[in-house]
Amino acid sequence: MVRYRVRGGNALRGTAFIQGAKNAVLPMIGAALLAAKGRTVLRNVPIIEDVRRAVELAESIGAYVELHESERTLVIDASRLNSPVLPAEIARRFRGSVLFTPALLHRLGEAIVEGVGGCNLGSRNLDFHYLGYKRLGAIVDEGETVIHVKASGLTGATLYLDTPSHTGTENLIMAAALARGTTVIENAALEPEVLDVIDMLTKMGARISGGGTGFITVEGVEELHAVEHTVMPDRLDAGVFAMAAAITGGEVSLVGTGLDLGVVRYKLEQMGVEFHRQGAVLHVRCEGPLRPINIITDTYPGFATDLQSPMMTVAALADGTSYIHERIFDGRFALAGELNKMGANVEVQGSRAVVRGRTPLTGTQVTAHDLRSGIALVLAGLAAEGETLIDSGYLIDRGHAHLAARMRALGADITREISEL
Ligand SMILES: CC(=O)N[C@H]1[C@@H](OP(=O)(O)OP(=O)(O)OC[C@H]2O[C@@H](n3ccc(=O)[nH]c3=O)[C@H](O)[C@@H]2O)O[C@H](CO)[C@@H](O)[C@@H]1O
Ligand SMILES: C=C(OP(=O)(O)O)C(=O)O
Repeated sequence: MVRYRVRGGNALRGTAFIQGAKNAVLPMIGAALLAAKGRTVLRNVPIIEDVRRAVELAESIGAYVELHESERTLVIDASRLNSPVLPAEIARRFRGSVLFTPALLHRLGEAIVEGVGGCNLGSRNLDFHYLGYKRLGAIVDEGETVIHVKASGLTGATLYLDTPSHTGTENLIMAAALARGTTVIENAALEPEVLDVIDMLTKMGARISGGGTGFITVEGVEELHAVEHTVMPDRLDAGVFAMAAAITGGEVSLVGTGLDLGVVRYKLEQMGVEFHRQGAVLHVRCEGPLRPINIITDTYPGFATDLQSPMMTVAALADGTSYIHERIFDGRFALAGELNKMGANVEVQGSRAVVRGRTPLTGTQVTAHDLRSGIALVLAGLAAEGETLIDSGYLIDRGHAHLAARMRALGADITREISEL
């Protein structure tokens, strides 16, 4: 069992190195499996547990994979895929497993999905994925636990997503990339990670237009080839380090962000956090007290739901009442109870939370219920008095690489411990 131990009170100062994006690298591993020949190289790979699971899953279906950890590089050779089964014991441990289906359909004519994991956030449907495959000509047999998708060649069609699903858009683009003819995906996701995946697929030979507009057109091609691609920075990791600087009254330079933090930056600025970009480096600091905030989560370019929990911790440390409206997932407030154990005053009413700050936080034993509630508790621990123990730390490791080491380099008192169950 992985546990994080945090002793609060230190202001974070120094340079934080931002990892590559989890939500870009996972679909890219899925995309690499579409190439029937050659070796794909992915650079700036975050060394997180979800990537380790993706490597195991790729190997289980016959891919040859090298994970060079210190070089943050993956080499993937998918020329010998030999099994359509995404086995439950690996696939149920992370959400990204769903992104292997298009490659199996194209390469082996079927995919047997024994389960899909990911954070427990309430309902996480996959109907857009399966309806889309059906529209492209696949047969989808949805059993109680196992889903069997079969296709002897897909054909382009017009697809519509009720809401712009992130992995749904990526999966349907990958399915369409090697289909016969033209596919149009309406109400497609606009997230930067989706655009990075489109960039990689385009290098591989795919013909995709309209990325970032909500209407994507894919002209199917005969084959895709192996390429080298550098994974974009993780804007969620960057957001967390910016918040860590803010709540400890510190000053941190973010290296490797490459992109603007968008609405997260504006919201933190409204709270009193200062940002200053110097070329490729983004400086973050906060001296005065934090002001309260209202946030409404939304698909890009709205406020990312994955930063809603970390922001709840920041709100608990602000002087006044903050309001949070979660619009993407129907069960993403598991943090509230844990934060209240530390002295926060968070009241949840359906999809809304009211955070009454500032209440002093005191370290205690708490549990990560999902990746982002886990990292939000790490933030709370950094600002709390005394020692905070965060159980189920594996969930944090799913999405943040070398977290304790990167925070210790900034002066945080944090250790990652492994104990017997
Ligand atoms: C690996 C990965 O990239 N994970 C991200 C991805 O998850 P993921 O791609 O699973 O999230 P989606 O965008 O698909 O889901 C958003 C909402 O749409 C609903 N929905 C989705 C698909 C579908 O077929 N039917 C349906 O109803 C879901 O129940 C959910 O309420 O986007 C989420 C929303 O930004 C992020 O929190 C996750 O970090
Ligand atoms: C919800 C998340 O991830 P996943 O979709 O991989 O469960 C997340 O990264 O916060």
